[in-house]
Amino acid sequence: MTSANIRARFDCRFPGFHLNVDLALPGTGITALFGHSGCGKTTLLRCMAGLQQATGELTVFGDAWQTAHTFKPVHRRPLAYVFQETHLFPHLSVSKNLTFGQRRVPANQRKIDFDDAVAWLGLAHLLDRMPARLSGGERQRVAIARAILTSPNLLLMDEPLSALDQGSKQDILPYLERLRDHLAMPIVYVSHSTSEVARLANHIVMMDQGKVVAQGPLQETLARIDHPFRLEEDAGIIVEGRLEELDEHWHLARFRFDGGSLWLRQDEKLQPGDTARIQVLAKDVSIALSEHRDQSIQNLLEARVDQIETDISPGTTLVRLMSGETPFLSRLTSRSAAQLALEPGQQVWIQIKSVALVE
Ligand SMILES: Nc1ncnc2c1ncn2[C@@H]1O[C@H](COP(=O)(O)OP(=O)(O)OP(=O)(O)O)[C@@H](O)[C@H]1O
Repeated sequence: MTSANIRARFDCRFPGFHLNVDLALPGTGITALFGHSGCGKTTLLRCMAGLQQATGELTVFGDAWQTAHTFKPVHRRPLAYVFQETHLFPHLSVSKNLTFGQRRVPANQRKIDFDDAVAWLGLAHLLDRMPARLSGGERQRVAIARAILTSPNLLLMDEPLSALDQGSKQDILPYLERLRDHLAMPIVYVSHSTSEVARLANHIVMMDQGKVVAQGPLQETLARIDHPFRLEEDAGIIVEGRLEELDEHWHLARFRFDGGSLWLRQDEKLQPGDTARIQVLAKDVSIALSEHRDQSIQNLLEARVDQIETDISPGTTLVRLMSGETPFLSRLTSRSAAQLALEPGQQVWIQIKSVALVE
């Protein structure tokens, strides 16, 4: 907790709603604020921006934006905010919209180069366009570039893709990944989309009814057995690794991670050597006491039972397993778990029905 570059504590009440959070966030990468509609994600982001008054404290890279006695107004906080709907100046070209953002910062304090922002967000061919002639996704890319050109210490994004159609969402994700990997500044990103979080986040803050129910590095936190989202259909873990080889005949690709390897359906966008994230849902992982090769599931891994939580909902048991250093979750009926007599420390085989590349 002490190594966090951003410390935030807020307490804020509306009729029927109480936000009460204590956060320790890293100074780089994307932190996802994740939770169902109404859990308080936007309110928390607005508290960080100084747009919502709350009691509490906020320190960003040692700079106190709010203490028990002081409150920096939003215009004195070095932050940028990207909303669901973009607010570009309609009478200015893309290029002029971008320089407008950049000019707010004296030249010697600019941390982001104009050409870098244009390249990261793929805007070179759009610089002379007027906003009215941009697609929704392009407009959002311009809004993001304009935001980072103000050289903020913190970038806040509130569901930046939610106003876009599915195709435009998919198109913009690689740009956000590029920002995540190139920008030194931390991004706090509100989302209720599991797939966006799986693809983009390094760190996650899970929220429920105004409270933080789990927070930490993405992979580690998703693999916890005790957070409330573990009951949902799309609960599962994320594994980072590398594509190792292709099996052209069967259209499969071998994905290597710390703990073993898995076969994935081949994807033309990825070549051997490329890094990738995969998602394995708890409902797609079953457990066997021995290595059964006489069945249809191709992906078998040796693993050790780590934790068991019986009856997370009636008749359902969740098991956390370690394959090397990589955790997996398996959701099974409590009857199966009892029949297998699982115990922490036991060596078993996990059978993975489906492995999805996160894209
Ligand atoms: N200014 C306000 N006055 C009164 N209640 C508010 C105000 N702003 C938010 N709320 C309430 O606070 C709760 C949290 O809202 P918030 O918008 O932060 O949730 P959220 O997690 O961002 O939701 P969504 O994903 O739907 O945007 C909701 O019950 C909302 O109705």
